[in-house]
Amino acid sequence: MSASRALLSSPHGVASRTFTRAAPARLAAPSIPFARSGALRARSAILSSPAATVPVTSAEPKRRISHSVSDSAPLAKPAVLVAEKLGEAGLEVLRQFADVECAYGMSPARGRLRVVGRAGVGIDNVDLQAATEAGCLVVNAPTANTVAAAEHGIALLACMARNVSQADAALKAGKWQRAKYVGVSLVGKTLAIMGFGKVGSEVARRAKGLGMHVIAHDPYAPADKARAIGAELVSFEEAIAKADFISLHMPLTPATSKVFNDESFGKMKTGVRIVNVARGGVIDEDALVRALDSGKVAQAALDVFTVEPPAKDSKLVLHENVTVTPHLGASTVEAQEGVAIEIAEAVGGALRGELAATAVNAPMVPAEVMSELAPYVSLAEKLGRLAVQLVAGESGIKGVKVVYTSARDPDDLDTRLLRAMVTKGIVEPVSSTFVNLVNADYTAKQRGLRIAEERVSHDNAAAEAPLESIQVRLSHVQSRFAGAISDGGDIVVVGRVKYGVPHLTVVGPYEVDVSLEGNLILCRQVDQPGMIGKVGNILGERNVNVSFMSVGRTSRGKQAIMAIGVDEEPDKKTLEKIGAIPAVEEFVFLEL
Ligand SMILES: NC(=O)C1=CN([C@@H]2O[C@H](COP(=O)(O)OP(=O)(O)OC[C@H]3O[C@@H](n4cnc5c(N)ncnc54)[C@H](O)[C@@H]3O)[C@@H](O)[C@H]2O)C=CC1
Ligand SMILES: O=C(O)C(=O)COP(=O)(O)O
Repeated sequence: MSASRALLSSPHGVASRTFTRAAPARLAAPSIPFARSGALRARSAILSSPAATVPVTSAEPKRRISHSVSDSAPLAKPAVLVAEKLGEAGLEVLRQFADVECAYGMSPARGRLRVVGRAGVGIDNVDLQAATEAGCLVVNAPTANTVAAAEHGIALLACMARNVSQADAALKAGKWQRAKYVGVSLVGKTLAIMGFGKVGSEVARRAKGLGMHVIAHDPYAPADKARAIGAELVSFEEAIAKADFISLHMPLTPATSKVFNDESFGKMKTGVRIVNVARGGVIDEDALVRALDSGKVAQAALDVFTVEPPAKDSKLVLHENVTVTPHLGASTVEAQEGVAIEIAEAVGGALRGELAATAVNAPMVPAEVMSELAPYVSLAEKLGRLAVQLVAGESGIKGVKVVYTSARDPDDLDTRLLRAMVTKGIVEPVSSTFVNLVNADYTAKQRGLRIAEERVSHDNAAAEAPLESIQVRLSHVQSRFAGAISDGGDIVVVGRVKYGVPHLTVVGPYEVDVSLEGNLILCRQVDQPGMIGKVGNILGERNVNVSFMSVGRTSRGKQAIMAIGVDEEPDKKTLEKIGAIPAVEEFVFLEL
């Protein structure tokens, strides 16, 4: 067994962090050096990988946590290095399945990582591309701090409107300034929520309770969700032009970087008030200082900054009309505990090979869909493995076609997972590349594998299963088992899930039915009595347990194939004996 490692880190002020790829080890993961120079507090990220080492370098390490895992003996627990502080509840979860070491304030570290866990929402400190290329899964904890962030947004909104922090500081300095700190009311004012995701929608809900008129801008949010909360989705221009208050809840992406700049401030109402608990980088901070100085923006309340912590002499932080907190959005006892557990469980699941619902760089599939698709995921991989083992010759595989037959509306079937698993099945048996959901598409592209997909409607309204069958077709290749070649000259295998177990149901032109467990012997022979007995005897004599056996033929007395599932791998002699049966024309042993 290979070693497992994991690393946790948190996101703030780490946009400049880079992952550098180390020379990939054979059959191994890339390595991720995780460098940080000022590790303070943080939320989490976990990396673990047997197959790759991904270097993670942090040029600007501020607050974060990292956990990493080191090599372990066969069957040993994975090792998790917690590089930044994580809640005790999360550590307890990690200790149940891993050897956990807490080492805060680490200098650059390297490890062969399988998973990076980030104990929070923002993953802007993770170089997703490097991790993806390395096949390193990145998971986050996207839900446990939502309410905390929303509550902090509301706290800042109210504090700002009523000058709470300024008045507090003045009073502590001995100044009783009632006239100076007259505030503005929230009721009846228009609040524009920019980014109507988890946090934004919770802020909207609460602002409605405060009697505010809520509008929202989010190009990707469903209008009905906004309507249900009583918020109207509008364009960016309309949102910023109509708002008395603007609250930012979008992620930091190339598209949102500095979208609040001189130009957009210019389009706002004079006297607008802005709250930011999302990411500092969505605001051009110099432009905000100018807008505050000119009075265009009356006040700002900021929890996040482009660089964290901001410079001590930051004009923005020191501005009289600005209220600041040091990235406290997720900092409640409840959220920290929730996030620690959420990320520890996500990392544990990922290390056990479960499909991660919170994967950031792999197909995101809701948990219900995932459990429904699980046997098909296994089927897809096994069909890929089978198909590639049937290939002969040097021509290489170029075109792969995957056909999904389903009674469901094609739009209801998200095939990214299945496609990734077919790729894994096709690539892994014939290469030293470690393929997972994260790097499957990338790997296919690198290897020049064109994977086409087709969905075929199967008119069976009563069908409850998400899929009737999956066909994997390798175009224009030679096979070492001629029986697997369909009429069109392609290698074709088809499978379906029966009682939750993947089955092989078609090989080339032959229908069979054999459960895809253990290993498989395919045998082509002349259709005649006694064949099953002969082969069964040979295997029995050699103590090879047959788990399934199925015969398919094109027509009586012509050719037939036998598909035999075996628990153990028969030795060479046994296979030769099968091949020596006079009616057997060809046979092949396949590992599933
Ligand atoms: N201050 C803090 O401690 C915390 C900060 N955050 C930050 O808050 C932000 C939101 O977090 P969640 O609501 O959990 O994320 P989310 O992913 O649920 O919501 C983000 C929303 O922004 C939308 N969006 C994307 N591009 C946009 C654009 N160009 N314009 C408008 N909307 C756009 C998305 O469609 C999505 O609905 C993130 O940046 C996250 O890192 C989250 C938790 C705590
Ligand atoms: O989850 C997020 O994106 C946050 O900003 C929370 O950050 P933190 O976990 O407090 O370092």
